[in-house]
Order: sequence, then C-alpha cells, then structure tokens
Amino acid sequence: MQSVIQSCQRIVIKVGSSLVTNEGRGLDHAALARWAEEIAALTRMGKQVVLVSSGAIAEGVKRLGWAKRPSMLHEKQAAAAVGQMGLVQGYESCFRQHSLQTAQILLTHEDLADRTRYLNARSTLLTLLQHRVLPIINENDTVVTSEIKFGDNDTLGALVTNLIDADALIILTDQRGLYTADPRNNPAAEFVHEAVAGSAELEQMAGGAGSSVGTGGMYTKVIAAKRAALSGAHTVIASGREPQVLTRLAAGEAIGSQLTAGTSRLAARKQWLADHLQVKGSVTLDAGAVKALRGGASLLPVGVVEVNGDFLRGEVVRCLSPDGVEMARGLVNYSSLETQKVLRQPTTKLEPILGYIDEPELIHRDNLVLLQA
Ligand SMILES: Nc1ncnc2c1ncn2[C@@H]1O[C@H](COP(=O)(O)OP(=O)(O)O)[C@@H](O)[C@H]1O
Ligand SMILES: N[C@@H](CCC(=O)OP(=O)(O)O)C(=O)O
Repeated sequence: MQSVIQSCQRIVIKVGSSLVTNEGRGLDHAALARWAEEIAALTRMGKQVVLVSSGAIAEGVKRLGWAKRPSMLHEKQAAAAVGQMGLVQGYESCFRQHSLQTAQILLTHEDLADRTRYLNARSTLLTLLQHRVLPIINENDTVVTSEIKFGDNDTLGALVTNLIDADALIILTDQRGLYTADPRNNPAAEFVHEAVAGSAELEQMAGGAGSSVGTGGMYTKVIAAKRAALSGAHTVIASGREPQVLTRLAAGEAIGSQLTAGTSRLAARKQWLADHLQVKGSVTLDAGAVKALRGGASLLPVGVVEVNGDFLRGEVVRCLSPDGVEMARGLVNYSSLETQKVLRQPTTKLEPILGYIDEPELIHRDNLVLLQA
C-alpha cells in the first residue's frame, strides 16, 4: 500500500497536546524542531502546509505551576493565554532555522460559521500560502464560550481542511494510529491500516482520550476524517514520535491509519455546492454562455444578460437559461452590484470598469454544478 500523501499538494497537519507538551511535562522543543525540519522539507517539495497545533492549555498549566488541568472554563482560558505564548515562540524559533515564515491564526467556531468571516479566513490563509508563509492555527481559547467552542482541535483541523480545500489532513498523535479498540486498555486491539473515512464501524472502534492531557481521543479523529472527506480530503492518523513521519508519508510510505475519502475533491465540492448552500440570487445567461457551461467552461461576465437579487462575493447564485430555467448554480466571484456593472463585458474590461480584478471568471467551473443535461 502506498500513502496517498505522496500525491497531495495542500496538507493540513494537526498535532495533539500530549505530543506537543510531552504528556503535559512541558513544551517538547525537540519534537517541534523535528516537525519543523520535516515541514520545511515538504514545502521544498512544493507542498503547501498548514499546521493546527494544540497544547496551549497543557503548556499554560505547566507554566503556571498548576498540578492538573483545571475544570473551570476561565481557568482553562487563562492557561491557554499563557501557553499559547510558549507555542508560538517555540514554533517561530524552530521554523526560523529553516527560513520559513510563520503566522499565528486563532479561530472560533463563529469565524467559520459566518459566511463573510469564513471567506475572510479562507482568503487570508490562501494568501499566506501563496506567500510561502506557514500558518499555525489554534482555537481562540481565551474568548470562546462553550457554545461557540470547537472543543477539540481534530474538529478544527477538519474544518480548516474543508475551508482551504486541502487534499489531506494528517493527524499526529501519541499512538501509531487507529486500533480496533483503545490499545491502552485492550492488548488484543488490532491496528487499522486502511479504511474508508466515514464508515460506521470506525466510530465504534474509537474511544475517548487515554491521557489526561488530550481531549477528544480517537473518536474525534475518526469524525474529523469523515468531515474532511466531505470536501474530498484523505486523512492519515499517525504517531508524531515516528522518525521522519511526515517526509516518509510524502515519499509514499504507508505509515499510520489511512482513512480515504470516497469521492474526489472536485466531486465533493460540487455535491457540497448543490446540497448545502443557500441560494441568494440569479443571473440570466445568453445562449452562447449556456452552451459554454454545458461544455464544461467557466461562466464569464460577457455571457450574462441580467442580474436578479442581492448577493455577495462567495455566495451561491442560480444560472438561468434565456427562457428562465435554472440550468446551473455556483459560487460567484463578484457581488450583484459588481456583476451589474460588468455584464455583457469581455474579461479585459473588468479592471477598467471595477478598478480591480478578483478573478477573470464570474463563476469558475470548479465552483459550478450543472443541473440539467
Ligand atoms: N481505537 C483506538 N485506537 C487508538 N487509540 C485510541 C482508540 N480509542 C481511544 N484511543 C485513545 O486516544 C488517544 C489519542 O487521543 P488524544 O489523547 O485526544 O490525543 P491528541 O492529544 O493527540 O489529540 C490515545 O492515546 C488512545 O488512548
Ligand atoms: N486549543 C486547545 C486544544 C485542545 C485539544 O483539542 O487538544 P488535543 O485533543 O490534544 O488536540 C489547546 O491548545 O490546549
């Protein structure tokens, strides 16, 4: 078996608290240095990497000299604020050795649930990647209340994977991967080398956290793999203590448990577009544009004759044929006001009319679902 990571270009890597903080004993600088070296090697291969790191609370608890992880939310938040300083300092200095710039991003659930904030988070992350900066993400623990909390970084890792259309999610933890039962208390548990992400039996195998430092255990990792697969991304759960784990995965070596996505990234994205998003308005196309879309092309402003309703960049609109029948829907690159200004215009006129150009297409073909043959 080959690792799918070899052919993946954009990868989210999540590292858990017990690994980052040596089971709560304090920041594991040697481990951070190893991952930094490997991630630098991945970026030299042309891969784009986003790191989701836990460990702020565990490190804060250690720095504050507390005997154990507190149960009060405010104490956890205080610990996270202290510990996050340690995390970013640690990562910054390790990645600097490899001339890699890093950026800290702290997110809450609301940032990804709100359409505008979601698009902003996406654009910022993609811009950082374009500039070869390594984003290091954690939950914004100091401001969250229980209602807006992701709660565990496995979920956050999967949502970031969906957000940036990553090809894969690698979850590094303190076990080799997924076993048929928690190996800490089931010596007979068997290792799962490969499975389809989202299969029901995986959720039955996975238990909670085995240590007092981690939160979600294997259950949240299996659910994260199911969620990552919704945008067509594969997940690998592997040990962060395995020597050269990241570079070996990138070389195609099958390490850890590989939970593959059933559908391709493009098919998944189109399914998601078709099913999940609220439709905000519509554009009416001319006959030429209808033909172009049916042939697999993107929608250009030149083929649009009318705009109906109010929509913003990133929202979903209906594409109507000249006789008013919905023939496609997709994610628009320009708002209704902007579209109004550029309809029937060739792409070369976008910049003179708008004063800027986001994308040459009104709807890119990857963001378009055809509804009729
Ligand atoms: N089926 C399983 N296979 C492997 N580990 C499991 C399983 N069920 C529960 N676990 C537990 O999940 C733990 C990893 O999750 P967690 O402690 O939350 O780590 P992290 O901090 O890396 O997120 C393992 O140490 C193990 O005890
Ligand atoms: N945001 C928290 C993450 C908590 C968490 O999910 O931990 P883990 O199960 O180890 O990934 C922190 O940095 O402590």
